[in-house]
Amino acid sequence: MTQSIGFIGGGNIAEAIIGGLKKADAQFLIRASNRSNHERLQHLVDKYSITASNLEELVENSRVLIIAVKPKDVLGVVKQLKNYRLHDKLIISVAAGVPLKVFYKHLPGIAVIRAMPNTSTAVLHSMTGLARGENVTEEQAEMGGEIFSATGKIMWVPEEKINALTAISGSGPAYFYLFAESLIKAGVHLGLSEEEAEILVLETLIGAGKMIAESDKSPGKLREEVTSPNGTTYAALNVFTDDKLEFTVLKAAKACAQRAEDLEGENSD
Ligand SMILES: NC(=O)C1=CN([C@@H]2O[C@H](COP(=O)(O)OP(=O)(O)OC[C@H]3O[C@@H](n4cnc5c(N)ncnc54)[C@H](OP(=O)(O)O)[C@@H]3O)[C@@H](O)[C@H]2O)C=CC1
Ligand SMILES: O=C(O)[C@@H]1CCC=N1
Repeated sequence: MTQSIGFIGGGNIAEAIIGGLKKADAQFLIRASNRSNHERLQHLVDKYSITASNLEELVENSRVLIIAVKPKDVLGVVKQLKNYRLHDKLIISVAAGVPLKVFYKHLPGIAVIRAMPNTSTAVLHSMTGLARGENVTEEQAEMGGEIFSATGKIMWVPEEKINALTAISGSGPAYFYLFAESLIKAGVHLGLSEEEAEILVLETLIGAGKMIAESDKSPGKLREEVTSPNGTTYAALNVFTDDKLEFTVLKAAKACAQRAEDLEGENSD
């Protein structure tokens, strides 16, 4: 069945989800609205053959409404949505740091799922966390699951875990991109051209990702297989250990989860 989805907000994550849904096997009828950036909306229309709509038309014609605006803008959108009949709609909020209780307060009785996808929805490899709101029916939960299963894998979690999940998979792609950027710089420092370093790093990252996906070995086992005793990898990994990479990663993940919690404090009215 063709599912009608309306995106409120047409920025980075909306584009990643729309791009993925357009590549997926299932049929989706997609509308999008944003605040004021007409060029941006036109880009989405031209690239993905979706329909640009105002909020009224979008709500009327979409069974699922995906709120994809910055956390600070969610309340404004929710207050606008109060003007519409939403009883047969499923709202999915992808905003970090906006708790379900905000929706319960302003849109009582309405079905809301909190989702935390990542930008790899664009290539159908997102890892999306989903927290089910109290008014969501079985059918609506399935519908929400199907949308994000079309663009990768999903994990249902209780809302209390969504900030931890954000710190791992929601923000996670950026950690790997940063590591790739650092390794490219290191390659240049060692005498490779930027182009050479980029090809070497990106292919290595893609290869390591495929090994993790396709072999039945853990990351730890795969690491051991690269590391000869007292060899070259061993020399490099010792530096990561001495410089406490594990501790740095933990500190970063904690900072991310804490920022999500702080946002919840700022966006709870
Ligand atoms: N980027 C990511 O990797 C992820 C982001 N998220 C969450 O998704 C949300 C959006 O992030 P992102 O896409 O990066 O942000 P962007 O800044 O790229 O996009 C925000 C969009 O919201 C629109 N907007 C703002 N106010 C309104 C409004 N009142 N009505 C309609 N549209 C509005 C903006 O329109 P205009 O340009 O016209 O102002 C813009 O299109 C955030 O809450 C974030 O936490 C979740 C997972 C991953
Ligand atoms: O950085 C952010 O706040 C958003 C949420 C998860 C990924 N990006």
